[in-house]
Amino acid sequence: MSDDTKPHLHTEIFTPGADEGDTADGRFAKWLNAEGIGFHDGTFDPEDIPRFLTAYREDQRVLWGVHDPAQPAEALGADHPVATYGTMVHPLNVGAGQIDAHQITAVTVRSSHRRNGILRSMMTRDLREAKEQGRPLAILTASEATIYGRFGFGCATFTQSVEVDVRERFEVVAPRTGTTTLVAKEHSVRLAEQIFARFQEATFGSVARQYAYPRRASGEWGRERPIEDRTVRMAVHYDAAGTPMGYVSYRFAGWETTPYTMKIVDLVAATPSAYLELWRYLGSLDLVQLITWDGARRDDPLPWALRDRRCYDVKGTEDVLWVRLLDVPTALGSRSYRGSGTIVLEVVDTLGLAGGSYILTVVDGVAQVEHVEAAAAPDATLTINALSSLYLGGVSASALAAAGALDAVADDAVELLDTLFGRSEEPYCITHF
Ligand SMILES: CC(=O)SCCNC(=O)CCNC(=O)[C@H](O)C(C)(C)COP(=O)(O)OP(=O)(O)OC[C@H]1O[C@@H](n2cnc3c(N)ncnc32)[C@H](O)[C@@H]1OP(=O)(O)O
Repeated sequence: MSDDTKPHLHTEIFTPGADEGDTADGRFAKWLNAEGIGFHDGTFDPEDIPRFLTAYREDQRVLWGVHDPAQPAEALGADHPVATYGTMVHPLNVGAGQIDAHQITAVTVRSSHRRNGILRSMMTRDLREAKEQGRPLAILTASEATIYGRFGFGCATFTQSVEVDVRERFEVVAPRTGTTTLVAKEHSVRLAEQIFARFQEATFGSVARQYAYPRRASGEWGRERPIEDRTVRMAVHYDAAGTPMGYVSYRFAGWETTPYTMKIVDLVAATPSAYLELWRYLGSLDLVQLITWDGARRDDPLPWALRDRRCYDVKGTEDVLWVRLLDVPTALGSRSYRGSGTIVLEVVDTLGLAGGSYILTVVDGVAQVEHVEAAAAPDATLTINALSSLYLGGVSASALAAAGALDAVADDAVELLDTLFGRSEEPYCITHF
């Protein structure tokens, strides 16, 4: 901005570098506090700004602030953004490899300025520029499910909130492997980084994590502030060869909470056996009756490994990644598939970024994609949102067709899409941003 409809607003876009100021009245602190207004956070402690700045630099975030100089004298000054927007790039595991995903985060518009098209203006510009820069897709995690469909995003991965009763009846019956033990604080960040890297390599749908994650997992940073949280402990699982393959960090809910509850802060397992061993460990914590976690797979193997599967209670399902394909041939061509087949897709994109007809040819799981000017007879027609939801296999083509979000012209189109895009495991992302 500025544009014709909002000529008095201007947008500043900056990447905090080595010379960015870290004082409470500096540009970065004002941007951070403007974002905090949107998410109802308190004003950040000036002491914390340098650590947040380090994190944002390491993440190589690009920060947008929209400024309005025409404000009443008593309002926050024009150097405090009325809207924020942030981007960064991290790899997304799509099976055949990792592709650079354009991440969108920190989207806020102050109440005094909402519903004037500020978000629309930032997002349409950003998506267009991301496409021009060659990003195959954009991703975000959404505060509300009603905002981003209009920009071509589709909900793509999910997690479950679970409560596990770990009293006497809890027992993991799978054979025991390796060892699991508490680790000393000084090793936790490095171990969390190492283990997550193994998990990222092995997990379809996962996005690499930003700087703050291993610090929060280790307790070096707290939930709210980048200062030590002494209530967090971390246990690591080492496989039979002594390689760290999983960690769980956790915090006790306090003696006033009954049943006595341990909350999982973060659990990352690079292999199924590391996952079960971490649960065996959690089940061995004395004086604890319940474990709570909001990051379980929807297709969690844990209940199948328990003597009493009714120890495991699903409390809810949350959407995590929303995907928006920007370059259909590159995005589809980078993913691995099941089986073989050819299908012509007609993709409708109201933003004009990725629409058109595409021929997807898969041979033994490897795809080639061709953008064709006009396909005489598409096998299926769908919006860019529906294709973006289908992309990671978190929803089936059958479900989309039944919901009216995919129009199959050819008889076997839905079955073929189910075969090609389907996966034996759900996509799984435990990175929020
Ligand atoms: C990736 C992330 O960061 S998720 C976090 C999103 N941010 C938040 O939830 C913080 C609180 N909310 C806000 O700051 C603002 O309300 C925002 C950012 C969600 C919307 O900003 P605005 O500038 O008001 O949006 P804008 O005026 O550009 O609206 C564009 C369209 O989205 C619609 N829209 C905007 N917000 C919402 C919403 N919360 N729910 C449903 N529709 C919405 C508008 O009605 C408009 O629709 P139209 O295209 O049919 O006309």
